[in-house]
Amino acid sequence: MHPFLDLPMHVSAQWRRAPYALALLACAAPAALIAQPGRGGGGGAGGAGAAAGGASPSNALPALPKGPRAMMLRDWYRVANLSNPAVSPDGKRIAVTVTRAVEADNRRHSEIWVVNAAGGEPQRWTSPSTESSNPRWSADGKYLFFTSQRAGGTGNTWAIRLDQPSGEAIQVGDYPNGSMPSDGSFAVFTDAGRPAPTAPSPDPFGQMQPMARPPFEAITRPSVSARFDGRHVVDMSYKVNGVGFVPGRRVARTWRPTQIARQPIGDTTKKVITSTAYSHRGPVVSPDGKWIAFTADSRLRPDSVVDRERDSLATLPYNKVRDEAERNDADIYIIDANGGTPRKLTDWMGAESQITWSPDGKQIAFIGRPGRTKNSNIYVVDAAGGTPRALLGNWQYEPGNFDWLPGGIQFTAEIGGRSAVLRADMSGKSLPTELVSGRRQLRGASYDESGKTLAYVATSMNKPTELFVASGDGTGERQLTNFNKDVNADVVWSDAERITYKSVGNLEIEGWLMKPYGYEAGKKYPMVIYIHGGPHSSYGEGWFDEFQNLAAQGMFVLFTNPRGSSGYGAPFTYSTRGRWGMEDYQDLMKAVDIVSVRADVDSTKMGATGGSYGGFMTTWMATKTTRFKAIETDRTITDWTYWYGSSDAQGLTEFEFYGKPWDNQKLYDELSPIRYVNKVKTPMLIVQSEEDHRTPMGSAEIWFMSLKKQGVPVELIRYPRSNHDLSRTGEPWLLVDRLGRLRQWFGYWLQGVQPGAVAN
Ligand SMILES: CSCC[C@H](NC(C)=O)C(=O)N[C@@H](C)C(=O)N[C@@H](CO)C(=O)O
Repeated sequence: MHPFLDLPMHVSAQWRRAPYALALLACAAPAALIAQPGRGGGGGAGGAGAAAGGASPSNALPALPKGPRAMMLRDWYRVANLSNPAVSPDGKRIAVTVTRAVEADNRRHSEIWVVNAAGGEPQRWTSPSTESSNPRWSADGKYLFFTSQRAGGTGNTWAIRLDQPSGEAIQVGDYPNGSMPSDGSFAVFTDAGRPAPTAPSPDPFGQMQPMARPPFEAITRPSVSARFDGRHVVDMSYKVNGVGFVPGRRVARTWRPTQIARQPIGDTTKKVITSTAYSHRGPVVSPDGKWIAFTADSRLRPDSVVDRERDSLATLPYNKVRDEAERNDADIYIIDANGGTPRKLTDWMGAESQITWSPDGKQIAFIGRPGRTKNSNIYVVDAAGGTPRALLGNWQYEPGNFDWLPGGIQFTAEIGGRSAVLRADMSGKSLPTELVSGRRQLRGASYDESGKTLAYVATSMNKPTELFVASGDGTGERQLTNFNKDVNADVVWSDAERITYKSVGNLEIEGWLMKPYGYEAGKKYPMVIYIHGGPHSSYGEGWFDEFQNLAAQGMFVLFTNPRGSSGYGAPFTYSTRGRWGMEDYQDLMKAVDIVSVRADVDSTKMGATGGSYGGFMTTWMATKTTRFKAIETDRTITDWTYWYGSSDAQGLTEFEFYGKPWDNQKLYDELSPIRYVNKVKTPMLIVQSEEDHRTPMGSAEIWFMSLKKQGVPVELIRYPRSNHDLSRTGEPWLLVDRLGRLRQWFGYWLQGVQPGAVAN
């Protein structure tokens, strides 16, 4: 998992950026309406046109013209995003989260909708007056659980009762969330244990705001506590992108290793079955309910020992032998489902996740990554122990989530810029077979209990997300929803042509060229290249607001996955270590070379844009070439030493640049665009969020000042109340404003559109 974003590292840049895909802006609306199927106004007909909460975009601004026409900025508010599909155990119904923007309120809104797998109108199951997401059915079919912060409960798990007339959503104490045996009689889960009792002591700083209080072992104190409202920092992790500033510890460090707990279904009594100094992770119970498999430290050392070792290693200078050696931090263990001494399943070098029992309970499968820069694979091992065998052989790609169905193992995977549902060859002798594929991206494959019904959310270049259903083997696919019907009818979304080309070292690179809206053969159009961040993420075959935005402005949009991108196997992903801005830059420029000689591309009117690592790359490009007539750099990085000291993503450059700045200062300097800023001639728009703790403001500020002092046209847009994810989860009005700035900047420099003349 991504250490900061709670997302797999390989998640594509587009899905990270899709307007509603990640965190939701909290909506504080009271839970006034009873959540019942089909109730709550709006909706119907696939929900198209259902403005959440009764608000309408027309409250604030004139109505949008009917289409077919190019995307206008305010069309962004009309696009629904579907996520987290869940098939009911009997395969009859599918629940899905539907998220929309509420333009008038400058917020997003999420609801659970349910549709019959056989087809028909989707129905809204949760209240439009409160936020609900992430539906999951109970194994016995009695409840539909979902996540909600609604008032009047504890925790954020709520349920709709299905086996008797339902009313408002309720909280259920006797149906714990966890791994269950086949008979569904109990659930196992991790328990964080109780905090150690602390003796109440008078706190002289109790009245201060948390960040201002002196942390544990701080040497300095406020002279008058009522007069200091700053931030007192002692610990390294004092700020986190998307969270903000984090107060330091006020007491000595303690450890609460996670234990395994079990609870009968229909009972509220929880029994903690372990009591160890080490943590148990991801416990899963065997189908017969007799055993629990989990991961833990490979030597079952106390958490305190593991943490102290990691912390002291982190203070040491880079050492090739130590830091490049393969590690075995965790292993899989099996324990009696009533507790006892765990048995190590296998001494397997690397990291294990997604432990899954075979339906007959005789084997265990897991995703294993043998080393940080090695491909992950699906491994199977006898529950009695032995050597795990890989199912995917030397397959180039890496598995995402998998399910062990009655018929075998099926999984999702990124295959370059597209994604697919595949079946593994259980003998491991043949490569996996694609069951659901095509030029598109699929998310959230969900099966019924029998494995005969499969649902997923899919999108392609010119089609926003909708819900699909198929047989378990991928045949007989049907689209079940049409939430985007109205916006799709008005807006002509642009499609993109897929290209592949050979770059440095004969490496094949995948890319796409999106046509401008209103394209006419025989004419020439400007072109803008988009560069994704990470660098270990990717662009792909899905609808993306940013590309549509510039294509609607009448430009070609070029986007590629240079080496360093995810989705092409770990060797491709990590081939840029220590070489950022070298071959990856050439991969990007090669695509520009290829496209710029097309008769329909105006090679004198080309631009570039990108965010984060893509922001670094755009400033790097500005120091290397004058081919681009305008550049936009977003949440940028211009100085790696500054970035290292100011970002919450500690560890990225320590790994990628082989150590800390003082271990490898030459590399940090040589790869920093600021060292060459005197070469920049290209007009640049800089977009930066004021609360971005991933790529903080300093990089943008020094770039702005340096260009200003050299007379290079530059504008800096600073967005308030925004973090690193403004372009994907930011406040809707600010997010759309940013899209407008991109249109205007490239419109002015590439199309000669005068300030203020770009349509909204
Ligand atoms: C071990 S820290 C990982 C850092 C992280 N990488 C990824 C794959 O997200 C990251 O935040 N890198 C930024 C410099 C970056 O380029 N972020 C991208 C991708 O999230 C962005 O578009 O913001």
